[in-house]
Amino acid sequence: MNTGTTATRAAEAPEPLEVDRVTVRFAGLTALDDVSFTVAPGSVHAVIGPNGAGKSTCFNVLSGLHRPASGTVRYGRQRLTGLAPHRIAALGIARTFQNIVTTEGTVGDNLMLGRHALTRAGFVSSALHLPHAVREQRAHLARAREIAELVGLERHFDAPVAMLSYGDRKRVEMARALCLEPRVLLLDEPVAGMNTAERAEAVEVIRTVRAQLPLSIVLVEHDMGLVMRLADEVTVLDFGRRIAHGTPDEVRRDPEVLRAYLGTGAGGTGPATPGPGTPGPATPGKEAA
Ligand SMILES: Nc1ncnc2c1ncn2[C@@H]1O[C@H](COP(=O)(O)OP(=O)(O)OP(=O)(O)O)[C@@H](O)[C@H]1O
Repeated sequence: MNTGTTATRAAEAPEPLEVDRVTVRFAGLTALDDVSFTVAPGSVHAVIGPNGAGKSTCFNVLSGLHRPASGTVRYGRQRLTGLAPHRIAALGIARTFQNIVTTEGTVGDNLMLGRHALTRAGFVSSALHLPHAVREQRAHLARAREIAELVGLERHFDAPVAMLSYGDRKRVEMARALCLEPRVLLLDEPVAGMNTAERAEAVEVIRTVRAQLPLSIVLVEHDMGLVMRLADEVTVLDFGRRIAHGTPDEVRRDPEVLRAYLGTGAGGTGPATPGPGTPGPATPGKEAA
């Protein structure tokens, strides 16, 4: 990698991402209530919970879309709370979105958009094709191709995104986020809407990314099979509160978690099913096919 910012970040190991006593309120509703957890460097950390538990709100706090009423989020020593989303992204925290799937341009165009924040040459030098701008552009293109290869999109690099399958378009989303050279990758329901084969491939892609790149991954996902197979640690939310935390094995046996998902036992107030459009097992004790 030849670009300054990229080269600098490539040398950095991920740091802990610390969510400390975060509360988010919408009018009268407390969407997140004093929630804390830490994403260990290099780990895969899943945030799960029934519908309305606060998972998306949590992601929106991490990426700067929501400002909490109280509590802080830190990446290493850097406080993220209160920073605009583009500042948080520039610090190496990149996210994908659950429902936004790119349809414009080629795969390469989209990946180069992901490189934009790392581009140092200004608009004028790029437009005038000045030598340093051309060199930088070439380096970005080469890196975008490497990332396409990492996620299995290399043969589609010059293809219009609109021609790709849904599963491949979701890969483009992930690859675009990876083009930022993130130290933390936030994946919002990475397999939502995918068929079984696409989901199995997505699991492999996430494993490859984790093995090959120096980053931590935080994912929100309803597919419990995926969570159980990929996550090192799981934080479980219900009605905005953290009800459990631990390894996949620990949380799948936790009575509070079973109660929240199945609505059984004391209280029995938790929603029983995962979100709409999210095929796959609902309960944390079951694996996806
Ligand atoms: N912008 C908003 N304004 C008002 N209420 C909101 C807003 N965003 C979320 N909420 C509410 O906050 C609570 C938590 O929502 P959130 O979307 O974070 O849950 P979730 O766990 O992601 O749910 P799902 O699995 O259904 O996506 C819900 O009661 C939701 O209706």
